Amino acid sequence: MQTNILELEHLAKSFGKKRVLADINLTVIPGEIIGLIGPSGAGKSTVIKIALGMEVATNGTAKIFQKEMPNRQLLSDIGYMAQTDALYMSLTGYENLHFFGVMKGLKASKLASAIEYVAAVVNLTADLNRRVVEYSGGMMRRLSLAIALLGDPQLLILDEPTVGIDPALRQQIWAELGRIKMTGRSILITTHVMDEAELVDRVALLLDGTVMAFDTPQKLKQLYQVDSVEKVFLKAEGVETCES
Ligand SMILES: Nc1ncnc2c1ncn2[C@@H]1O[C@H](COP(=O)(O)OP(=O)(O)OP(=O)(O)O)[C@@H](O)[C@H]1O
Repeated sequence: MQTNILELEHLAKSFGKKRVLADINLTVIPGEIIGLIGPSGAGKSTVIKIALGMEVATNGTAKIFQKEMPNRQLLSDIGYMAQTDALYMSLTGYENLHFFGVMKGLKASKLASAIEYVAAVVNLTADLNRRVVEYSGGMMRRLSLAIALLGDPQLLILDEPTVGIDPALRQQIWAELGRIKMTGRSILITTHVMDEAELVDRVALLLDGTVMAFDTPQKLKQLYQVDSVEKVFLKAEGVETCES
């Protein structure tokens, strides 16, 4: 039987009277990239925060590595990149990476090479000794991604990691995500970039508080009889597309 790295069952969440999530069911298995897509405000970040134990669900359960969340002990094996950067602005990029590496429990003997590796992936090697306050928005996103990658975690949860990142580097980052997946690690990623949704193993389409479709990009395109995930998304939302 396949082990689930992440498993969400019947998640519901309301903020006051506003119901954001009604019934979310989602699994991530080893060695796959899951793309979570949905319109702005659909609740993608809320799903992620509940999965990580940062928000409390109104109903349902979230398990990571088959243990119910929240569970602080698991956090060192999860790389999380939030939508807003949580960086120390007065420190350099290197110092940020060093701090978070120590927090993640990386051994001193491995930390320098780990920092060197993740900095190269996001193309920040030349800027590591500059203070983050001098970074552009895109550079901050890249530093946040590098922090998430530190320590080679079993599970990566990335909330819009490529916002503000130029196309060439975006390609480089997706190549790295592909390599990470090939080592059996799992990735849950939210994105607004529909080209990226074509690159994942399975797409979860979040709409009206539920995962209304969850399958490979290929199968979803067949099901909706369209030729791109973008059109699947539009059709699911009830927007007319050329094929419909
Ligand atoms: N702490 C909170 N208190 C009240 N409402 C919240 C809170 N967090 C999120 N919401 C609301 O829940 C809804 C879903 O928000 P969420 O950030 O999860 O959506 P999203 O799909 O990630 O959106 P986007 O694609 O724009 O990032 C929104 O209407 C938002 O205003």
